[in-house]
Amino acid sequence: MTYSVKEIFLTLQGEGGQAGKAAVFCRFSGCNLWTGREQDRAKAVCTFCDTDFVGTDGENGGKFATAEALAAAVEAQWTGGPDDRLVVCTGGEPFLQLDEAAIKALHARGFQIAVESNGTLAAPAGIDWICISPKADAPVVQTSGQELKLVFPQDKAMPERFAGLDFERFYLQPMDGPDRDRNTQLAVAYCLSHPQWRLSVQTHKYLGLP
Ligand SMILES: C[S@@+](CC[C@H](N)C(=O)[O-])C[C@H]1O[C@@H](n2cnc3c(N)ncnc32)[C@H](O)[C@@H]1O
Ligand SMILES: Nc1nc2[nH]cc(C(=O)O)c2c(=O)[nH]1
Ligand code: SF4
Ligand SMILES: [Mg+2]
Repeated sequence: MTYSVKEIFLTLQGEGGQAGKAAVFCRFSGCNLWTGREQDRAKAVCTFCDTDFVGTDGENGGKFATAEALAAAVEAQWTGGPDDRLVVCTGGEPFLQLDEAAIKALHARGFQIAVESNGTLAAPAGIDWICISPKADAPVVQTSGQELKLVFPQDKAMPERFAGLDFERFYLQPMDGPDRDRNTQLAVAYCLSHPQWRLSVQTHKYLGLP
């Protein structure tokens, strides 16, 4: 299959339980909860997205005809050695495109594979680190993984709704936008009184990293 990728870049994972870890980010184009066009945002299922995932025109983006070509483009960004390799597959919605062939090709090049997904599609087998970030108006199909990372606050998606799912860790990530500081304080307060939940700060945004 052909993979449409917005951008591929090396940075530190900024969020969640692997924050601070060097990783190649592979941002797949397209999402099932928003077209990515500003004129469609208000009527989208997911309205608060902080990301441009439209097209293939970003850094090292493009259409990759094979899983091998995609894995080679990911590996080309890695500046470390053969150990501790990590790729974070995100988007857009990575489960629209990430398949067994891509997983096999990335593993063959020594990468541990993490994903950032909205949870509306089932994960293919073989992923090493599944992060699911539910959206209020979208049913969660992928109900297990390493971390559940809820953007907070969302009307109709209170943490209680997800606290019983089969994840190793539970994070609240303050919704970025005009109310980020207030949302951060609300998330801190919730974590203090509900210690199952940890705060996930988007550290890359404070550090000026991509
Ligand atoms: C851009 S999404 C791509 C992956 C997938 N579509 C998803 O939603 O999980 C990557 C991460 O950023 C989070 N995110 C998106 N917009 C955000 C915002 N305005 N504030 C905080 N986190 C946000 C998502 O919830 C998700 O955890
Ligand atoms: N540094 C960095 N960490 C991230 N963690 C999740 C991200 C995403 O957009 O999926 C992201 C991102 O865009 N940049
Ligand atoms: S589901 Fe993820 S990529 Fe899609 S619009 Fe929402 S935050 Fe953005
Ligand atoms: Mg991001």
